[in-house]
Amino acid sequence: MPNDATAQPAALLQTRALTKEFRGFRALSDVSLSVAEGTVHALVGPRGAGKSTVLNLLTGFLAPTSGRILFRGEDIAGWQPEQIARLGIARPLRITSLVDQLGVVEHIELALARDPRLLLLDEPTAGMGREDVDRMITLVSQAAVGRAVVLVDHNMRVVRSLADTVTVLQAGRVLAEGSYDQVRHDERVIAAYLGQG
Ligand SMILES: Nc1ncnc2c1ncn2[C@@H]1O[C@H](COP(=O)(O)OP(=O)(O)OP(=O)(O)O)[C@@H](O)[C@H]1O
Repeated sequence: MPNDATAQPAALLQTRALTKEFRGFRALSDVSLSVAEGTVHALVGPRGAGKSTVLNLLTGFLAPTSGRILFRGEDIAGWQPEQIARLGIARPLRITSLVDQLGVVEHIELALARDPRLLLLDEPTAGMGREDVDRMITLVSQAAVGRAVVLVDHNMRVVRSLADTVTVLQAGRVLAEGSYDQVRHDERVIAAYLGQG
């Protein structure tokens, strides 16, 4: 197919019908995501929606019950965490140190992978004050350049500032996907959050 100016950037990571059951309980059902290089892809949703389960499947900490995880086109579903880390999928353990003077890349080199291509950030701004949140937003946007970031964060200011794409999960399923402005006006999304009380 010929390239044109409207072509989507290449997907670094895709999941296809990703499903995870815990002793018969379906925590995740048929979740298909596409994360393009150079972008921040946020996963949001009410408590128990399955966000952490997605991250745990992407790192290999959990194995999927079914479905595929394609990283640069290679199916890595069920791979061991060390193999996945060697591919350049990094989930920094101490997110707060991202804010330190070391900077994102050096910190991640210390933690995990020499040349991380995909960063998985699980609530990087949890417990932070406004100034540190602002610094984190800057660092994450810098870190996404030439890589990709999957971000879980309950702070909607962070999601709005950073996310190129937002996927809303509810009860293990994709409820909505689009830009922040698209999903925030989606009636199903509003209802899902209201239902949380
Ligand atoms: N190891 C496990 N064994 C059994 N059930 C689990 C396990 N891990 C997660 N679950 C269940 O799977 C569902 C999704 O959980 P998950 O932690 O992925 O949600 P989440 O969206 O990250 O929630 P939160 O915003 O509260 O962190 C929940 O119902 C949770 O209780």
